[in-house]
Amino acid sequence: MEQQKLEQKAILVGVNLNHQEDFEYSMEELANLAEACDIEVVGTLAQNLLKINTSHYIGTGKLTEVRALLEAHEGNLVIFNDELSPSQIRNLEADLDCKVIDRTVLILDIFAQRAKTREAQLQVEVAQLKYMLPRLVGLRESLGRQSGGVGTKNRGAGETRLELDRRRIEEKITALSKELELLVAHRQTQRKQRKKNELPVVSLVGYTNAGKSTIMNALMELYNPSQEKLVLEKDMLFATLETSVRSIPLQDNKAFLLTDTVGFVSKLPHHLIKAFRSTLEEVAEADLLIHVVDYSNPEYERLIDITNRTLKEIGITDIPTIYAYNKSDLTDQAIPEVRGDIVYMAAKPRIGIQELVSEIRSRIFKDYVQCQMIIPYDQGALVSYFNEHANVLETSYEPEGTKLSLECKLSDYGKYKEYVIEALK
Ligand SMILES: Nc1nc2c(ncn2[C@@H]2O[C@H](COP(=O)(O)OP(=O)(O)OP(=O)(O)O)[C@@H](O)[C@H]2O)c(=O)[nH]1
Ligand SMILES: [Mg+2]
Repeated sequence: MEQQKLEQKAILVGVNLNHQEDFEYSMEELANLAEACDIEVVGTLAQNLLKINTSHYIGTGKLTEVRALLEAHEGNLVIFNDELSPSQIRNLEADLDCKVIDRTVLILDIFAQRAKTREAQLQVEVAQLKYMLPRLVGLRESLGRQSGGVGTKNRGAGETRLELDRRRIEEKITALSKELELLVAHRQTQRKQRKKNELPVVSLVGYTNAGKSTIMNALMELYNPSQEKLVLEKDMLFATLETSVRSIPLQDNKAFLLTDTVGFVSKLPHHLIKAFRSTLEEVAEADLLIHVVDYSNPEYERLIDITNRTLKEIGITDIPTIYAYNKSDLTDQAIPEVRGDIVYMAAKPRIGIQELVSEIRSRIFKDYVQCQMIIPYDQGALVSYFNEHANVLETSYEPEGTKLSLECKLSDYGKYKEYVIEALK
């Protein structure tokens, strides 16, 4: 199997439709995706078009060039930069006499290789089957062509077979989706419970391989080392496919939940985004996003755009955001440095972690107030509550009750206003 994979030699083909300015980068990205699938890229072809060629996606002249490149490099695979229609794949494979896949298949393959949890596996499989379903027609026609039959009888047999395959796949999608729903329901319950704790949620988002998981681990190391719950950080595309939530307890009884999740890439397949909706819901409910950027990548601004576009696509538009310009150790930028919403840092050598946390703090603990309260002695439970959930600066015992100088959530301040004797801030 592995042997077979290593022998894949591919020509990449892209169409720059209406002069998209991020076209060059998307081809580079396609090469990285191919590499992540152990495919050797032996040639690249691009074509500027104002309109896609409906039957073959590219023009006839380009098709000849692809054929020549395949021959020259003994290629056995052609990868298109966009999702192809079933008939385009069929026509291309017939004319090039070679396997043709698109960007979507590549991304789905990588996801399938990386999926470790049952939830991620189910999500990827559902997306793969949904991609396959409309493409079964092509399968039937190529079968028909192979057997050389064009008679009604043959076609009838093909159709029955197609219907059977289709039904089988639809049934499988239904069964897998059901299993997935159960898992998702379980996670939603967990999320609701967490919500009850009213801890603010901070989500790491960003382009794949930017260093999200490394930042998560750096924060765990600093604030929650007792829990051996580090996440996988690795130099590869889509190392993380599942959402992990960790509690980050700070010194003054404040805490937040930190979420690490799947990274983005441009043109993430639609089915995949849909299948991963439940995973991304965690991000949608965050109080603050940390947009992690690989600042050592000369194209980092493009990567920011891609992430923002993907966030928009999944309906996330108005969550306050801090930018973590990570991997700054590989640049000339002095670190650590904070400029507005940007923290220049390097998670791997642990530079700028404190600065990042202090930016997080100033945003998620905005609604904290300092005050003094006197809590009657028959309300002992409330004193314990504040000792656990607020930053108690001083405690003394007065005839009327326990006197606390504390910093607490605005909501708690409102709730227990009757005990407040002095609001400081
Ligand atoms: N030089 C340098 N490398 C870093 C830094 N932060 C992370 N890395 C490396 O970058 C690679 C990717 O890091 P991850 O934390 O796995 O990235 P991610 O954003 O979680 O990636 P995905 O889960 O694949 O989306 C790893 O090899 C890290 O060691 C940094 O500040 N400097
Ligand atoms: Mg990761």
